[in-house]
Amino acid sequence: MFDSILALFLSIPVLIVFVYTSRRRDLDHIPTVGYSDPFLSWLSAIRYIHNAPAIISEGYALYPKGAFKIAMIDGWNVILNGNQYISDLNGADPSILSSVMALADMFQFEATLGDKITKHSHIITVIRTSLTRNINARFHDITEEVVRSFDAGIPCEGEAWTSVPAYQLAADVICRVTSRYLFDEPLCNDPNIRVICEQATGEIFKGRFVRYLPESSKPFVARLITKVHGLHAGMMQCIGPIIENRLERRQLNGADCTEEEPNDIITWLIDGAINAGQSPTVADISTRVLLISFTSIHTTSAVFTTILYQLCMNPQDVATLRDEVQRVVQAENWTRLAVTKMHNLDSYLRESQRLHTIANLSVVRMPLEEYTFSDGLVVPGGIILSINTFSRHRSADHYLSPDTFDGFRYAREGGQGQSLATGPSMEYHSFGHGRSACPGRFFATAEIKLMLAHLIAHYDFKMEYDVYPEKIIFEGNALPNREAKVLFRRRV
Ligand code: HEM
Repeated sequence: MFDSILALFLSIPVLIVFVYTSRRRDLDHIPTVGYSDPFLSWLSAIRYIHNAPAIISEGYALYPKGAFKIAMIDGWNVILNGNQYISDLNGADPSILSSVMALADMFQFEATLGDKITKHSHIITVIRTSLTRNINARFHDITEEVVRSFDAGIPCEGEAWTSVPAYQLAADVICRVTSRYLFDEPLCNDPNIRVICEQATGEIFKGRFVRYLPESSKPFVARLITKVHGLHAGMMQCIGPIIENRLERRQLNGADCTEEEPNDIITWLIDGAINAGQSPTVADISTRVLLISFTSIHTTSAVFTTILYQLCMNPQDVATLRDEVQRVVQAENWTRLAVTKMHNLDSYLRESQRLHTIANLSVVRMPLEEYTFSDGLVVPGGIILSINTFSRHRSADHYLSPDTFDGFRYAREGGQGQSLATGPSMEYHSFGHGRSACPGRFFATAEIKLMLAHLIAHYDFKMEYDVYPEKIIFEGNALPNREAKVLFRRRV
């Protein structure tokens, strides 16, 4: 008994020292929304987990052109409101304001995916070049897989309505379509690959909780609470022999054989590594495939689901979009050009990404050294910065009737001068901004628009209950409800 009281008594100073030293003080010059006292800031940090929109709206109302900070469990997040910050981030050198290091730090990649992924980030070049440039060439495959996957996911009988959990449908279809694009047949039909790709997001995301912990425990805890290492081993088993085979062929035939190589992610990543002066290995390519799955599958599924819910709430918009899809497909068939010409649909996607953006805080950066913004604001290296996307997307300074969902807000006759869903701008940050804007956005929007066009052309759909399903708020993320069901009926 006495021992326990003594231990408690002795642990109090340790706790006080921990609390006071765990929040850095070199951000004291930036105003705080919530408590700034190291002790009380923990209350704000807990509130932030499920109430970020209210907190960051308060910060925007108080400092519309300035910056403020909020407490997270594991440190401060500096949030930028004003236009000048967007211009500064746009012009900043990624080796000073780093998006890769911010992402790696937030999800503790070193403990899950290893440190090579940040040391050699040629994966971004591969996504920007080979992965994006092949969308036209592989569009037929994607279209075939969209049709096949929706047929499997929506088991309609006659004219009866079929009820389907919308998010799961989106994730299944996107996982199949993305796997088809990345691996092509027959590899994409390997169910192990699909399961690994789908699980990668959730498992890598758990790294967010590893960040809460002391440094020395991270590698051990990451193995304990995430399945990333197991998924990596599984991916190596699935694609390892193919990678080895291709590397051997290259060794024998040199660069001469590259023309005959399959047009898939394995070839693109091998080329990407060689072009960056690296030696491609089975382990490294498997890690990068997991990272692509992390960045692509559930982001795209979430965005698709938010639009599907919105369309269910606005049947009159579906009628307008159906006219467009039928007119364009009649002229261009189911091609990439057709999807590009669906200007109303593109506007709908951009508007949905404005009001239902899945990242209320985006353009996340880590200064690798002290950085001074153009208004004189100085931030130290190693912190997390982000843009207040939630508030900027709802600001009357940027939009007329900002709280109204207007799906055709950006649509222009023939698409002339239209602001596109893929185009970051001063008032639209759903794909980030500047040199580190999402490199996968052209593939993601092509995939989402094709899937929506297919549904609009071939199905009637409505919500099970006539309300927009409540979102899941976790820190800066606003994800679509995962339980809500949509009813589908095949059109005759
Ligand atoms: C609709 C789906 C998607 C959304 C909403 C989305 C959103 C974003 C956002 C907001 C960023 C941060 C950009 C910035 O900080 O400026 C980002 C970065 C990134 N995205 Fe996407 N993304 C999507 C799909 C994809 C896909 C399909 C891929 C890969 C094929 C991908 C790969 C990446 C990568 C690698 C980065 C890091 C870029 C860097 O740090 O330089 N994303 N994405």
